[in-house]
Amino acid sequence: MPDGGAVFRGVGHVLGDRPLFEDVHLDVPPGAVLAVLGPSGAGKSTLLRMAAGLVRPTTGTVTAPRRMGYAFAEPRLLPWRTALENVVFALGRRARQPDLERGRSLLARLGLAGSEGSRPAELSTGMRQRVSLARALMPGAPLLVLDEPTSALDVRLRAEVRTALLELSADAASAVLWSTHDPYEAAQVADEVFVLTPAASTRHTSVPLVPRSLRSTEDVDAAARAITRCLTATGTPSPAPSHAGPSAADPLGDHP
Ligand SMILES: Nc1ncnc2c1ncn2[C@@H]1O[C@H](COP(=O)(O)OP(=O)(O)OP(=O)(O)O)[C@@H](O)[C@H]1O
Repeated sequence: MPDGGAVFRGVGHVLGDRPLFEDVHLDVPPGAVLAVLGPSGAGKSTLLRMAAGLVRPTTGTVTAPRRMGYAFAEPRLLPWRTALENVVFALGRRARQPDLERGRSLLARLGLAGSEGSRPAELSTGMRQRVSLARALMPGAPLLVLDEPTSALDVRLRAEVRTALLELSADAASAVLWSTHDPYEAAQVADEVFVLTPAASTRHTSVPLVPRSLRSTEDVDAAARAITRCLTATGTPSPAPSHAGPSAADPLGDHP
């Protein structure tokens, strides 16, 4: 395995006698963002957990670096520690002054300047989610796993946090696994999109994207529509359209 990145080879998972997904092949190299989408219960979190070794695949192999930052779908903060203490806790050692400064800077970057000394019970749900994201970013690890990282945020914060996550993970050249229910978010942040398709099928598909550095607003809209079609299809993948049409890629109704 190269230093960084995650590789899935022929990965499948069976729950009881029900296959959740099968034959998943993915490469997430250092610096790349893979967005994972699918309806509730399709197995997004399961797939992410496999990268951390928290779930063993029924078939196939997952190779990932040992050092990683992981933001679970629920924040899982230590209630007796402050926001800053929760963030630096990710280092697994006694925090030194530069660690505290980095922790403060990450919290500030995620809009939490001034909340460093607050305990989780004193924070809103969205604030707790951002503390958990700062904790995942703290080690600057080669792999960053983000399970629905903006689900508890309002529209403005979602946009800001997305940008911060992309910049901070790029600084560390992390490979990023990012699950979301939002096709528009995936179309914005991802280098590759992986869709676990609806329940009765174990199919999955990738959605082609224009390279992120060249992606226009119209490309984002078009990709989001293609992702939405994959999510609502009965299993047949749709290619990404090459041009923008009327915007229909806003299932949450919260994008401009
Ligand atoms: N610890 C577990 N034991 C048994 N089944 C589990 C466990 N965790 C998840 N599952 C089952 O695995 C399936 C996939 O769950 P998973 O959380 O991966 O889906 P998801 O796509 O992330 O869903 P959501 O969008 O609702 O978060 C579901 O049917 C769920 O009930």
